[in-house]
Amino acid sequence: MKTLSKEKICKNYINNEWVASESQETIESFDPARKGTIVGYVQDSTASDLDKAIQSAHLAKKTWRKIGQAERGQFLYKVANLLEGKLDEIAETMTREMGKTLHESKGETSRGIAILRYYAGEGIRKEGDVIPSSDKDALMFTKRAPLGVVGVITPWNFPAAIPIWKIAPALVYGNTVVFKPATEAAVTAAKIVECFAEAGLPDGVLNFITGSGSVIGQELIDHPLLNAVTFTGSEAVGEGVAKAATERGIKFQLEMGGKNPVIITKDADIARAVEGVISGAFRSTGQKCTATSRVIVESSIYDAFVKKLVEETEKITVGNGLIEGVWMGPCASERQFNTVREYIELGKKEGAALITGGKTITGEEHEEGFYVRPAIFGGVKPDMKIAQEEIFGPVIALLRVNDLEEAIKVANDTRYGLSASIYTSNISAVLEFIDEIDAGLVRINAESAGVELQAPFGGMKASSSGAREQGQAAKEFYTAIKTIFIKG
Ligand SMILES: NC(=O)C1=CN([C@@H]2O[C@H](COP(=O)(O)OP(=O)(O)OC[C@H]3O[C@@H](n4cnc5c(N)ncnc54)[C@H](OP(=O)(O)O)[C@@H]3O)[C@@H](O)[C@H]2O)C=CC1
Ligand SMILES: O=C(O)CCC(=O)C(=O)O
Repeated sequence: MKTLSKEKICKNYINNEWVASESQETIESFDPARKGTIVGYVQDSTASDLDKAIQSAHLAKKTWRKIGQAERGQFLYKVANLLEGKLDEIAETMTREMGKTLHESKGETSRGIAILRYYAGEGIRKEGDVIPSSDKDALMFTKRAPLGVVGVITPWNFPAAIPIWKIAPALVYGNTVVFKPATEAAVTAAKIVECFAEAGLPDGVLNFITGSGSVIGQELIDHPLLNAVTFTGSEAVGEGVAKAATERGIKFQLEMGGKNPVIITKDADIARAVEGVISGAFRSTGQKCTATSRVIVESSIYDAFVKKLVEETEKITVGNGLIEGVWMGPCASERQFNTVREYIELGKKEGAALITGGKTITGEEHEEGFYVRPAIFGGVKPDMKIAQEEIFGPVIALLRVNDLEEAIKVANDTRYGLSASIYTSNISAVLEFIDEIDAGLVRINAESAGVELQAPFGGMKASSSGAREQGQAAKEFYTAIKTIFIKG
């Protein structure tokens, strides 16, 4: 039976109007904690809706560019204030739509506000440099120019932070945007777009369109009026985005998977390492591209570390993220839930030992949700699939090694390179790790997840296209440099 609770029909936002899709069809968004409950409906858009969104962003390009960076920054301050006023409502919607705990949702929404204020501040920061010319009578300088219409395609795991860390810099540097959120978190995304709409952006500057990724997302990346695309999500879709963008010669940015390692050396503070591993692996139900998924432990402390890790993991409370005291919410969807369960079965078949967790939770309040106990596999070999493939769920693979050299070799033995961490008290180990690890985020005595909005974010190898997001790095992606030479 489907229960409709606090349902909302979200429309597309095109050329500053909330409009229904031409299809007259909507898609339901379900609560993963209570699978019969619909959180809201979003538009099942068509290629023609998408075309209108892009045309409107295209028409708005010149006006928005000419408004100037300082005024564009002022709009973002307004959006930040509006979002702050709706923090509780948006956080609750996020928890109901994709399952992370209310505490996590509030933290993420607050982060969105801070990101908006950071990029609002860019409004009055420099947009170029003066460079001495070899001609003493000339003035030479650089000026940043926007790219034009940017397509923003986002996943469901950070429904506020990821859209905002893409849209805010795109806008402040003078681009117009067509935003296509993940269908599984599109009701939350609509609420974020409402804040941009209420801030009074000029017509067509930000357009929001929902619908199937394979239809709307694909049309977006293939549209001839698109000037750049930024994407976070799976590797399979990311490859398609890169291919389409390369064929048309437009700029693209991809953030994809991770299989993030944490190394624990023999002199590490075990209690601290356990705390960091649990938070990195199981917060957000392990559904972060920066989540800890491989823990590589030096042999001499392996048993002591695992004992403490298992003890602490077994204390984790799993349930509906709206309930106070629940530490870990459900998997975000039935599809994620099934993927996690399949990997747990695969791990057992591959010969790893399931030390704790991995079981579906049933009974009473858990009956209706996609709940699984956080799982730890011991005896994992580097070439097993559970040590190589991104699971995107609350599953740790433990690998035992003899020394730091072997630990780094095992850590690098994956196609991914997003985040990596080491717990150690040995400064030489720290220096060695910084130099030798293949990862975009290198963390010492800190969990693998933990992204700061003012610093570059992105990975190596198959994790990313290389163009970093956030902080000042965003400017590199969302602008092109003009070198100007003036002679009187
Ligand atoms: N790096 C990360 O942060 C993330 C990684 N993942 C990984 O990906 C796996 C699958 O998750 P999933 O949500 O399916 O990720 P996807 O890559 O399918 O979805 C990400 C975004 O891309 C859209 N999309 C889907 N197909 C296309 C297409 N052909 N062209 C353009 N856009 C498209 C989706 O729309 P729609 O939602 O409508 O399908 C969504 O907005 C996870 O299990 C995880 O391993 C997932 C999310 C985030
Ligand atoms: O760890 C974070 O805060 C962000 C991670 C991320 O970008 C992702 O999971 O997609």
